[in-house]
Amino acid sequence: MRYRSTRGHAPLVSADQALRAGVAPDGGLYLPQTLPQFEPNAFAEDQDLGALAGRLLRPFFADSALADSLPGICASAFDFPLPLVTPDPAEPGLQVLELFHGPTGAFKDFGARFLFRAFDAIANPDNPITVLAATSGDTGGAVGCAAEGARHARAVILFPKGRISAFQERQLCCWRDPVTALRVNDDFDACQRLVKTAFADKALSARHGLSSANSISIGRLLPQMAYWAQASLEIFARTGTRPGLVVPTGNLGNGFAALLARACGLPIGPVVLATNANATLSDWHASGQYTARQSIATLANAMDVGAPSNFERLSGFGADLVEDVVRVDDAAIRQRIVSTHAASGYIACPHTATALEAYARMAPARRAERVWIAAATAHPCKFADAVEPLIGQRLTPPPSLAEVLQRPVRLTDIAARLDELAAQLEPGRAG
Ligand SMILES: N[C@@H](CCOP(=O)(O)O)C(=O)O
Repeated sequence: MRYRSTRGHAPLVSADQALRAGVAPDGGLYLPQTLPQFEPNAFAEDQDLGALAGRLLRPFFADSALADSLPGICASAFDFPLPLVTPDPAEPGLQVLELFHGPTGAFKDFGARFLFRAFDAIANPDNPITVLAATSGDTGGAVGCAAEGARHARAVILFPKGRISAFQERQLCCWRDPVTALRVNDDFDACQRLVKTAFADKALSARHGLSSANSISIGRLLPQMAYWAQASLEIFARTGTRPGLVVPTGNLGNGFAALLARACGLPIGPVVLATNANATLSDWHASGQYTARQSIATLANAMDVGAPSNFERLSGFGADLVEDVVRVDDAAIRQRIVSTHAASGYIACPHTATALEAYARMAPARRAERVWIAAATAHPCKFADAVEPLIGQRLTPPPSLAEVLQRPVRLTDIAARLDELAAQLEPGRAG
């Protein structure tokens, strides 16, 4: 399999080169040159998500150094539960795919765990990788956790000061070597721009072997197709109809992974994106005009993105593939957390609540056409400060989240400037 840049001014590369580089040399994002096609029954023998992921990803890594180790990487990366639950028995057509049972309580665990196992397999001590990850809350925790103890890749995590929950900040800053947390005195988009500026600096990039663990890396998106595949196959087998998906959306990686899985033949119906008050995608869908803008802070902070990276992939791939974009402001997020809990006892994080609200706003006839799967992208305990007062109940964190609070915190403050980031990458500073 070869990978091409969305901008078309970079050579085709192998999977390993695409993973190592993170972004293409022309500043574009990598996409597979062709897409394999699967029949739903191709996965009939797969017993679990790891086995399904190994089969799904095989063609994407056919000529890669990972080819032989792929099944093992998938089995160990995806060794946690992936429940598809019915939050309200009175509404069986709504299923929630809980993507937050990994070690850091967010869907980012799937991609981050895959990617760091892959980095350790394709890098070596003479050619190590420095992974830069910009985070608005959840990616950084997953990357730090996946990178802790990595042999040939270190992680440098950039997060926006004052824009994430107290728990998220602890979770970003609690990992041991080779992980470094940098608190940037700006918003998420500034962190993301800074990372992209670092990639564009050829000398800096070559000196440190820079790569990405954000969804700009195709190595983050490909493994994320696996859970969409598993859930849609389950509903298709049960109902004979392709389920619709409702995907909470910030940088558009999760939504794009769903579209990619559908383009590979997985039985996925319409894809609806749910955003918070950040209106870049909803305005684009309504008007056809894409205008990136400054992000605004919301309760669903991991989705506080004003310039979604994967729009670049989506626009070339077929923007009309998105059925709808539903914008949900903080008041509606709060209400949805309250009403969901009151109706069924189900506890949603603010991001998950955007998807539940988008589903609730669909016309009844459209809801009734098929089963809809809403993604639950983060554990509500990560947002206990917001959720507990709304439901009038204390949340009990699972052990892996509780453990974060016992760990020492390490972080460095920087301004959103390349020279400050570059200084942190020097030996003896980061990792
Ligand atoms: N939602 C993110 C922002 C970065 O998104 P990514 O999917 O491109 O890593 C976060 O939680 O940090």
